[in-house]
Amino acid sequence: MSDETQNKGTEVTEPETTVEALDTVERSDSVAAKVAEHVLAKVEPTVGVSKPDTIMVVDDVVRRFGGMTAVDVGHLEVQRGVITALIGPNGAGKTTFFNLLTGFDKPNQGSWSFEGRSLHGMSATKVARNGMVRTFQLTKALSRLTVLQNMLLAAMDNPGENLFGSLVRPLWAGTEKRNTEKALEILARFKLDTKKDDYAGSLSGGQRKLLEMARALMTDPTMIMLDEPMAGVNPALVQSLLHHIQALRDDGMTVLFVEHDMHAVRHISDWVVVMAEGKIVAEGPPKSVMQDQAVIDAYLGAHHDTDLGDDSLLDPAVLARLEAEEDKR
Ligand SMILES: Nc1ncnc2c1ncn2[C@@H]1O[C@H](COP(=O)(O)OP(=O)(O)OP(=O)(O)O)[C@@H](O)[C@H]1O
Repeated sequence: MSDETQNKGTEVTEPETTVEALDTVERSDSVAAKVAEHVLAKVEPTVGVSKPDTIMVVDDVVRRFGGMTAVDVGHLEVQRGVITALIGPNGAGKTTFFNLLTGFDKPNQGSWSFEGRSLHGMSATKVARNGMVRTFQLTKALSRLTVLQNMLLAAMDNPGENLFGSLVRPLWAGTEKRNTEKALEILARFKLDTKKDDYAGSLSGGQRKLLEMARALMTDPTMIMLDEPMAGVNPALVQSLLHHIQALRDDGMTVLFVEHDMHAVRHISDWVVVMAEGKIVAEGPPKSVMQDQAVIDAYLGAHHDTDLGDDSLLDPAVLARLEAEEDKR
């Protein structure tokens, strides 16, 4: 039985649903959170708006699959040191866009830069070496390795991964010792140190997500990209996961995460970018984005049963419209 399952039921206050869990997540009151809020409050919430300190800039990125345009992003700037959520209904193009930015897919046209350096045509490994790293779901192969082995494999300077390195054993041994110390430190941060010798495949859904994040930190990234970090996570671990994401920002990293559930983003993100049908249709602080007509239309158009999040964040006119739509069905 997983820890999550064991915990369930023993605490009366434990959330039953992810939404319930999210409702109790408090926004970090760290200096970084306050600075992010203060700086972004001065940015106009309009698509393509300039940011005061950009870490990534995207221009005219288009990706087509046959006759279908999956991504068509004109201009996007990502602010350094804040948590940006990339949201949108199913099929909006989020994953495709994410794969393009991280070098896992190639666009038909467009350019984008990270820290002022063009990433066009750069391999995923090179993108990671430049300080932008994405999390990966645990593959079957990685599930058969222990938690610690997963961490060591993620270390960028692990010469044991290549033949030459394994031949110069004394050099490798020194690096491995340093990497092991680093891995154990990071695992302790995620409360996974006691699981270091367990097979990664034996971890619960939430613990896997934490390991994915922990692995990414082995490369000391400047920017960390998370793909649906809350997907498949037990409500009992959602709060802890969100606290960890905020802690990344509080430690000075830039975070960009993809999510389709609005509930998940409003509590922790500093800035929200909304995609629909391949295009960015809105961007702004979570509160204003949820009241944006284009966002409501995008979600309603794609998914009539989508819950937009906390009703109290919607103004009465929007609520009345949603109720009218509901009545019509
Ligand atoms: N390799 C591919 N070949 C053909 N079509 C694709 C491919 N990858 C994505 N698409 C299409 O591109 C569109 C955008 O898909 P994408 O997965 O990027 O959306 P998404 O916003 O991430 O959706 P979800 O939230 O469901 O993951 C969809 O219509 C999808 O079917």
